[in-house]
Amino acid sequence: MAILSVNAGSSSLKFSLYPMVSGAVQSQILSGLIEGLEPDGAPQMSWSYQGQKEKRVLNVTGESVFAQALLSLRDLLAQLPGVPTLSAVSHRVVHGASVYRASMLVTDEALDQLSQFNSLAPLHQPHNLEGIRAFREAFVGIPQIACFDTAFHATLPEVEYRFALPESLYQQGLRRYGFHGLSYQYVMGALLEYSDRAKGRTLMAHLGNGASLCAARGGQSCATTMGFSALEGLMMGSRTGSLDPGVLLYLLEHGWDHDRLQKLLYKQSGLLGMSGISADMRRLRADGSAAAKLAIDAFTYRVVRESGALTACMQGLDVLAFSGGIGEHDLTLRAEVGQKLAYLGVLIDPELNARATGSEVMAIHVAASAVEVWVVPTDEGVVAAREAAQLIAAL
Ligand SMILES: Nc1ncnc2c1ncn2[C@@H]1O[C@H](COP(=O)(O)OP(=O)(O)O)[C@@H](O)[C@H]1O
Ligand SMILES: CC(=O)OP(=O)(O)O
Ligand SMILES: [Mg+2]
Repeated sequence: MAILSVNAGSSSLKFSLYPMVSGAVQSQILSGLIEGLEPDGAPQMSWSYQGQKEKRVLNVTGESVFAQALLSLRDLLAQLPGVPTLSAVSHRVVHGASVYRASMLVTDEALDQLSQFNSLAPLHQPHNLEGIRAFREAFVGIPQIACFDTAFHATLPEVEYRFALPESLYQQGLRRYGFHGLSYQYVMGALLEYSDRAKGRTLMAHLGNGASLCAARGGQSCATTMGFSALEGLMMGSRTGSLDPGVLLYLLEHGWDHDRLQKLLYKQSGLLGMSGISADMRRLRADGSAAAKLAIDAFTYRVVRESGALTACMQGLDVLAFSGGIGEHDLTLRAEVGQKLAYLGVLIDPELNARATGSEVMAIHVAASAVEVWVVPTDEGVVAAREAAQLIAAL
């Protein structure tokens, strides 16, 4: 038997397959990506199975490209030699709000309730749920499990999760939730395995297309930079991060409507908006223009600034960890953040830093560093698979 983990985004779907032996999740044997599902996109599926990489153009068109693409995935699973039978599909779902604090078997009722959180994460939630609906049709009879990005932050203290808003608005659900929980669960687990000090005050940086920081004490989230939606906190690929709400009032007064503001906040800002070039850190590093440099400097600056804030919440720092596409691969960013956190006792070894390429968990601090610094390649898929394994064992 095996568990398929999926992460459905706006135009792509990432998947990975984990065999199970005696109920325990093993290393993944298949990972892949279906992309180009946006209108006018060029749908294709690429995958790596037992070390072999392949790619297939998907001949899917019309309204239901997503559902059709899933049928291609189902065919692929049937065609590849030695693929175990699926016992569950486990989905990353970005928003569980206050209602869903733990992973769960998806029911019709839950799908309805989860869709009420669509506007809290418009870039993610509708696609996550569309993914679940399509999988339920394409993989009939196989349990579909939802794992929430918000769940890891169920331990946030009230002073952290409450906004300075009237109680009645809090009762309506206006509070901070935190995101990237599957990633933080993975990174925290890895750190606890590798380092005794991770039980203390740990700061995790998930720096990918979306980016956030999480402070954990005793392995539990106690502060995080993302709040009510996936907009708060750090600057991101195309999202603003924290922004003076006065800017929104100003734009509203100047005739901007909801859709235009949403597009600005989620899709036209961040590295892309500031540079006018790209949301991708690799392109900005290669570009070398003043605009690209400013965007990178502002991104780095915000990581440093918020790291200070979260360290203050924990009253000190024992372990710092980098993950996500930028955190795992961009050694210049790690070096600069390290230098600027030297006042906290962070001392990164340049050679170890250069050797950490995101393929394995690695410590990159010098022996004399007061703070341990780690690079942890994150794996949201395996966390979702482990959650599903636990749930189906109890069915
Ligand atoms: N070698 C690299 N150097 C710098 N940045 C990188 C590198 N590889 C990936 N990235 C950054 O990571 C981002 C993707 O991060 P990832 O965590 O994979 O994204 P997602 O949020 O889609 O899961 C890219 O947009 C790019 O900015
Ligand atoms: C919550 C979030 O921002 O997710 P991602 O980084 O996948 O966009
Ligand atoms: Mg991500």
